[in-house]
Amino acid sequence: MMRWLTAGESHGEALISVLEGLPAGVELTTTNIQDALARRRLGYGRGARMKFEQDKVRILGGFRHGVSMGSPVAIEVANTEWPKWEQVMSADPVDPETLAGLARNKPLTRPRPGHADYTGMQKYDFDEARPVLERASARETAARVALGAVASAFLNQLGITLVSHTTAVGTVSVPEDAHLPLASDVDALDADPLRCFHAETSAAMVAEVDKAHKEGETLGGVVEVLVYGLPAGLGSYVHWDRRLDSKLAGALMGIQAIKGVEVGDGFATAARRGSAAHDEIYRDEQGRIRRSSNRSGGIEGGMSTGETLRVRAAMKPIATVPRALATVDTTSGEATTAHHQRSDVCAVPAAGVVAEAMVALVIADQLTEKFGGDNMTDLAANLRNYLNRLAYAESDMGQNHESAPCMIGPENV
Ligand SMILES: Cc1cc2nc3c(=O)[nH]c(=O)nc-3n(C[C@H](O)[C@H](O)[C@H](O)COP(=O)(O)O)c2cc1C
Ligand SMILES: C=C(O[C@@H]1CC(C(=O)O)=C[C@@H](OP(=O)(O)O)[C@H]1O)C(=O)O
Repeated sequence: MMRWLTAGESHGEALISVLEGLPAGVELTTTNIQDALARRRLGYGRGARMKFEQDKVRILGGFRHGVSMGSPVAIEVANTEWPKWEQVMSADPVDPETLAGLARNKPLTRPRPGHADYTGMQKYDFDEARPVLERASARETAARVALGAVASAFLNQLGITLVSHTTAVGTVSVPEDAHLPLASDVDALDADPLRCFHAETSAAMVAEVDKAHKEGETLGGVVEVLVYGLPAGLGSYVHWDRRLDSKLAGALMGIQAIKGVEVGDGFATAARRGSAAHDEIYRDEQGRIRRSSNRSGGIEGGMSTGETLRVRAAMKPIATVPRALATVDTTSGEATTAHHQRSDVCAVPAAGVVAEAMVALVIADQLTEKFGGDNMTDLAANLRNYLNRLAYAESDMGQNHESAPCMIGPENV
């Protein structure tokens, strides 16, 4: 079982991520995490902060000489903007006169619609939105992507690969029959302005972002995460909270601004007739049991089927709209417009990278639950044994054997 937590504020000194339950024997370096964070900063439509800020990574625990030790992993992602915010965000008290003279410390009393600002002020008893937005900000997703890089390294070692891509920005979406990217297409995707795998659509998305920017607007969209090489049987049908689809939906909905999740064909399935909604089962020439389509997105009965896992997340448009939305000044009670300094026009490509990280964490957790979480040697052997049993059962079908033998026993290790 894996658990993960993050801490830190958007303009604080650093974000901290902790991952518990990573087996010993996972190979990873600081550069791997740094590369994953660089991917999150990509994407056409991101704001000024992405250009001047860097993510500075330090692995503080859990790894020795590039290999995990089975102990909790701790990662620091430093905010390079910190010097500008040191007094405004200081954990210790700061001289009130100094604070009063800082423009950056001006109380934020014009809460932004679509953000946590106002409800957060009510809930935590603040008279301005700064303490709310500092943690509600999607800056925190950097800490999750750092953890996702660790989970991905673990999965890659077991032959499981992930890729994410943008399928819609505003009203522009990739055609239904467009090819899905493979994990090996990741460099091409990262080189695309919108991390879209369909060149023509990507160009239309760029135009859509430019148009929105010119009109003082913002955009949302849809991202898709694909996982290749998953074994069948992760998750379970026995309880609601053990279902793989429920875990993935929770993890994806937990990303700031995500308002909908689809597994496989998702909402489109609801409009189909039963005969066109499911994936028929057949036996291929090698005697393996397969599905003739993958409308389910590789999950049936809350369990992975062994086909490609496919999940989507819908992101709402960025809430800090330059053409500022109506709000109320919470000091005067007067009608006004929401505060706005800078913001992304569209952060959909970044949300794809974050979604990929969340899916990697959920899959990694489920693998350790099913195959053991102490070390990679045992886990890989358990996985191999399980896959051998499934393969043997399929090859043995129709041969009148009652059950498949254990393939890794004392006699054949
Ligand atoms: C990668 C990423 C970047 C974001 N950048 C911004 C931004 O620059 N400005 C903004 O207003 N919202 C941005 N958001 C969205 C807000 O964080 C989000 O709308 C806000 O937390 C409220 O959404 P919620 O109601 O889903 O929590 C971003 C979200 C993500 C995932
Ligand atoms: C800093 C990041 O994203 C931030 C997410 C965000 C928000 O409201 O969610 C608002 C913006 O921050 P600021 O208000 O300081 O300009 C984004 O830049 C990041 O992704 O690293």
